[in-house]
Amino acid sequence: MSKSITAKEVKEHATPEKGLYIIIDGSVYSMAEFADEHPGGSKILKRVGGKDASKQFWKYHNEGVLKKYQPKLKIGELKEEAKL
Ligand code: HEM
Repeated sequence: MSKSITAKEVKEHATPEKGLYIIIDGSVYSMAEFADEHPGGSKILKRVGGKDASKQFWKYHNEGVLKKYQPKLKIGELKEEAKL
């Protein structure tokens, strides 16, 4: 089973030093290792560190990109939390 990660944890890992976590469609990715290799640049990834970047991701990539990199970059699933 995939690790369950809270939105708070994602926020706490917003910088490359802390793992540069981002959310895409409910999955959490650690972009720290990949940021310098990212064809779109590291700057744009740092801007979405700690956040849900689904909208930005789908603007520039297709499903194939996600499938290819998922095994390397995905670290878990965003934990569903009750919205009070
Ligand atoms: C799991 C996360 C991501 C992976 C694996 C990834 C991977 C890639 C790859 C492989 C490319 C080269 C083009 C292609 O093959 O389609 C690319 C381009 C690009 N990416 Fe990402 N990316 C990720 C997240 C993001 C996010 C969150 C943003 C925006 C905030 C972003 C912005 C861009 C941009 C602007 C380009 C250049 C597009 C162009 O020149 O046409 N990427 N990315």
